[in-house]
Formats: sequence, C-alpha cells, structure tokens
Amino acid sequence: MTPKEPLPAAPGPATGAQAGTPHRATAWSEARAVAARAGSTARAEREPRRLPLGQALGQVLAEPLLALTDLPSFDTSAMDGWAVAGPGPWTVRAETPVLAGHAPAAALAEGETVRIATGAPVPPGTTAVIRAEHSRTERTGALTGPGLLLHALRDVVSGQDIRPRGQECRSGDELLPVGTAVTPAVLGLAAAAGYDELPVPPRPRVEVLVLGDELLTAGLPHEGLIRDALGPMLGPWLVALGAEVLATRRIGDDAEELYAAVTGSAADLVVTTGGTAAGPVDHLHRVLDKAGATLLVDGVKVRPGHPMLLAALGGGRHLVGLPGNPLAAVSGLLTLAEPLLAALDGASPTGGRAPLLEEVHGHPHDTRLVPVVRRAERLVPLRYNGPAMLRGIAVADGMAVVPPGGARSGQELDVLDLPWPPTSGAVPAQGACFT
Ligand SMILES: Nc1nc2c(c(=O)[nH]1)N[C@H]1C(S)=C(S)[C@@H](COP(=O)(O)OP(=O)(O)OC[C@H]3O[C@@H](n4cnc5c(N)ncnc54)[C@H](O)[C@@H]3O)O[C@H]1N2
Ligand code: MOO
Repeated sequence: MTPKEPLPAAPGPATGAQAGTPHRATAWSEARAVAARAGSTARAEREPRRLPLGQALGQVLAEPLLALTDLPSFDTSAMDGWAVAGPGPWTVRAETPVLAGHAPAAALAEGETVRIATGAPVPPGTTAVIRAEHSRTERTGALTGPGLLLHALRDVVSGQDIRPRGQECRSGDELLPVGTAVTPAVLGLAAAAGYDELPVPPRPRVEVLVLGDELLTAGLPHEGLIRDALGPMLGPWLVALGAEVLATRRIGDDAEELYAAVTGSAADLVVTTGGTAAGPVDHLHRVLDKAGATLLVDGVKVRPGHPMLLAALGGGRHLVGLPGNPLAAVSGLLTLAEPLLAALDGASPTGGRAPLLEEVHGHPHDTRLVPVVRRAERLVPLRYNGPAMLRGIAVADGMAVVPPGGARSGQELDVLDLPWPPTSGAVPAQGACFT
C-alpha cells in the first residue's frame, strides 16, 4: 500500500513528538493502564477459539468455566463397604456388589443392605455407608432361610460416607473466572465438569518492524554500523508473552516503506523499534499521522525508554513504538506491549513486590526501570543498566520499578517479571548508572 499523498518532510532536530506539538508524556502507571484498557477493548471483539483439553495447557480461559454437570453427578459412596437403609442390623441383599461405573442398584428397603465400592452410585433409599472395616456379618438361621445379617461396629450417623450429588458444584455454577491460567489442575477440573474443549483467546498476532539503516544482521560492527540486537530478541520475547509472531522485518529509514509495512500488516499488534524520537530519520510519528492512527500514549515518564508510544490503528489493531536503544526497547515492551497482550488474553501481567538490598538512585521526575536479581528475598540492582545496554537485563530476574526520586535500602518495590525462569547463583555485577 502506498500513501495517497507523500509524507511530510522529517521534523527539525528540536521538535516534539509531532512537528509543532509539545511532547505530552504519560505517567508510567497510567501508560500501563492505558495499554491494558486498549487490550481489553480489543479482546471484546475477538471470538475465542476452542482447543482440546490437551492443547489448552498454559493458555487462559476466555470464558468463565461453568459446570456442565452436578459434581458428583450422583450420590456416591465415599468408601468400600455397605450401603444401608435405616437402623441396623441389616439383611444383606443377595446380589453382586455395586461397583463404580455400574448403573444404580434397585432401591433399598428399610433394614436392607448391599455391598458397595468406592465411587459407586448408592442405591435409592440408602441412609449411610458403613466402611467394611467397621462392620461384621453373621450367618442367619434356618427359619428365615440361609442369609447374612450385617452389624455395625461403630455408631452410624445418617449420611456418613455418602458424597451427595452436587456437593462440589451444581450444573451452571461458575467454577473459575475468565482469565484463569490453564494449569494441569484446571484441566482435571474441566474434565471432571464435563469439558472436552476449553475456550481460550485467539493468540494475538504480532509483527515486529525493526527500523534503522545502521543495523547489521550478521558479523561484527564496523564503520558506524552496529548489530541489530532487537530483531533476535523481540520475537522470542513476544512468543514467551503468548503472541504468535507473524514476522520480524527490517525496514530501512524510509518513511514510505514504513507506511506500507504498518498499513499493510495483518497483525493485531505491530511492534516497531527505533524512530520514535525527533531525529532526522525518525519517521514513526508522521507515518502514524498519515495512517490515521490515534496516539493513545505518546511518550512515558519512565527511564529508559521515555519516547515509547502506543497507537490505535483502527479495527482493534494497535502499534507499540519501542525506542531504538535496546534497554529502552525492553522498557517499552514491559510498559506497553506486555499489559496490552495480557489484557488481550484476559490475564494480568505478572510481577510482585520485594524489598531492595541497597539504595537506588531515581530520576527526579520519572519512574526508573532497573534490572534486578532476587537474592535471599531481596532485590539486588544490577550494573550495566544504561539505555543502550543489555548486559544487565541478560542476567536479570526482572525490572524493579523505582519511583521518581529513588528508593532507599529496604524499601519495597514492584518488580516486573521476565517471561522465563529466574537466574540463580552468584550476584552479577552491581551498581552504576549510565546514560
Ligand atoms: N534530541 C533528543 N534526542 C533523543 C532523545 C530526546 O529526548 N531528545 N531521546 C533519546 C532517547 S532517551 C532514546 S531512547 C532514543 C530513542 O530514539 P529512537 O527511538 O528514535 O531510536 P533511534 O534513533 O532509531 O535509535 C536510538 C539508538 O538505538 C540504536 N538502535 C536502534 N535500533 C537498534 C537495534 N535494533 N539494535 C541495536 N541498537 C539499535 C541506534 O543505533 C541508536 O544508537 O533517542 C534519544 N535521542
Ligand atoms: O529513553 Mo532513552 O532510553 O533514556 O535512552
């Protein structure tokens, strides 16, 4: 697709987000909330897909899990023993024991008993089940004909060792809410409640557009050219966040090419890298303007990564613009892309809180995201946390959210988790603050 009119010229070096308009950065927590709301709104327009139980593991429920049956679905014996009716002793009915999986036996008359196995439906009229080890049988005399009489060895309480129908749930009860992670235990519950398939959200389709003429895809940096660190990182990261990555494409510093890629993408979420700032070849804002996109977030009060943006492309599609500096791109991914993808799934981003091992300097006005490891339940801030560096995040367990002004030793901070297992072992290099 090509624009109907040529894109306007690149902004001069000192302009804001869009030529002539002041840059309006959003507070960090509000930016995450906006991204989550964008995902929730888009989710409402998406039809869930139904996956066989075995394939739904690790997804989230797109609809509440409603019981399709009473559980248990019949009055069930909880023990191996005797189903009895009324007070004892009881005449043993001469028939094969009632087993699990068998149709219910004929009703018991008062004073009757029948042998029963755990999990079998208790016959109508049953008032209690007596465990085999709490009973004894006695052969009866010649007058009444050969037979057996059952005696209880303990007091019998009405209803004992019977699991009444609907004890766990009634058909139609909500067993789990929307957004519940499908764990092995959830698969078991769903099967017990009658499900063959589970409704899960369609996987969000994401396309990554890596911008920049200076990027090499192989070999060593040379003559001002550098390796593309984001192309290899973002696809797998987005997959770990539950997305289907349609493609990772490299786009030169060419506004027309970018326009065609953004407007022609089939993805629910387009993620771009670079081009968010006001440099001579930073075309992203003008391309979004031309594409009729609505900027939901245009800059965030966070370091690194403050030029990040979120735009609605129409039709429930969105674009997250990550800054080009690699750790700034990670910051944008965690601030905007993760909450949006989580909300598309009906889930919440993961994270927790923990106290800091040592003081962390803050930005005077903005939130800072700092790579940390967790050791002995404390957050250890890592060195190499500059916007252009990946050496800290590569060994981190998460990013600590440092409020404006900084945080003192022992202060509890929110932590944004990374979607892979935490590191262990020695604490990687600490300290320092880079630009
Ligand atoms: N005058 C101003 N200049 C800049 C500002 C500002 O506020 N005023 N903000 C700075 C900050 S902070 C960031 S972050 C960057 C964001 O810039 P862009 O999103 O436009 O990104 P680029 O200019 O394209 O690249 C920035 C930097 O990152 C390198 N880069 C880009 N892509 C990759 C990649 N795939 N792999 C590795 N490295 C990449 C690129 O070579 C640049 O060095 O703007 C600042 N400037
Ligand atoms: O946001 Mo930039 O990340 O400070 O380099």
